[in-house]
Amino acid sequence: MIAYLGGVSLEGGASTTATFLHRFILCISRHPRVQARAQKDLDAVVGKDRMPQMDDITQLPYIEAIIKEVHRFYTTSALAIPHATSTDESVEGYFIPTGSIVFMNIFGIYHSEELYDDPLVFRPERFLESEFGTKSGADTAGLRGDLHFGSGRRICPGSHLANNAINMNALNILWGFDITHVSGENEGRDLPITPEDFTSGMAPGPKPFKCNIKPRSERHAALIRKAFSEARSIFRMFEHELAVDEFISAEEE
Ligand code: HEM
Repeated sequence: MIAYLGGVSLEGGASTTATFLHRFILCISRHPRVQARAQKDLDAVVGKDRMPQMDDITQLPYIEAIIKEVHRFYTTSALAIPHATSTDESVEGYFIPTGSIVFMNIFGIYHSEELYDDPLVFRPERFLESEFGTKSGADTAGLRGDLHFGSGRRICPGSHLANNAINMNALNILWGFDITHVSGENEGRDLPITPEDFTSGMAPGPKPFKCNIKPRSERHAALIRKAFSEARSIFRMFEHELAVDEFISAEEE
């Protein structure tokens, strides 16, 4: 049972968080204006003498807005996991008998023109303008800020872990690196959104794309190397067969 629970958590947690970060990096690489605003906030709150910590996110509403917009724009699990009705139900005149398979169309809700202005435009600012990023006058009854984790009794049990991992990664990536689209063009206009642009599965990620990722300065790079070195013993437990040691020994020379 313990192995089963561990396996389910690993399965449910690894690809979802990883593909979210792929989508996050894709969005950032195509939106230099968004990246610049996030880094300006990070410089004011965190500065350049330390790396971000978990609590910093509470003082960085624009970065929270970016994360929410990536969840909305690139819904991780478009239809969640199929549910089934345990009783006869009636919704807006439709009879749904016991045992019907029901999908939650999260992508549909997150891209509804009734709820969002320009839903196919990536614009984190919408989440600073209203609680759910919705347009003025939208009927938000029943809407939640975390629909991307599903609904009801089978809602994602890993949402808190996922939020912590995503927040920490987003803070570190934006604090430490400049990410640019390789062509340097098409700002904000070419985020792929059709299914053909994505891998298949429950949590599709973007197909391989090119971008440049460079430390923002030698000062940032030095602090990242130091943090990496300090985490060495933890990495060792999990990644002893990977090339981490080569990186560290090169670092120590
Ligand atoms: C970006 C991160 C994640 C997203 C967007 C996400 C999203 C979802 C969604 C939409 C569902 C289906 C809920 C429903 O049908 O109502 C789900 C289920 C599930 N998730 Fe996540 N998830 C994420 C991360 C994680 C993590 C980190 C873990 C565990 C460590 C996890 C474990 C699970 C499990 C075990 C289920 C099945 C729950 C059940 O059927 O009772 N997820 N997730």
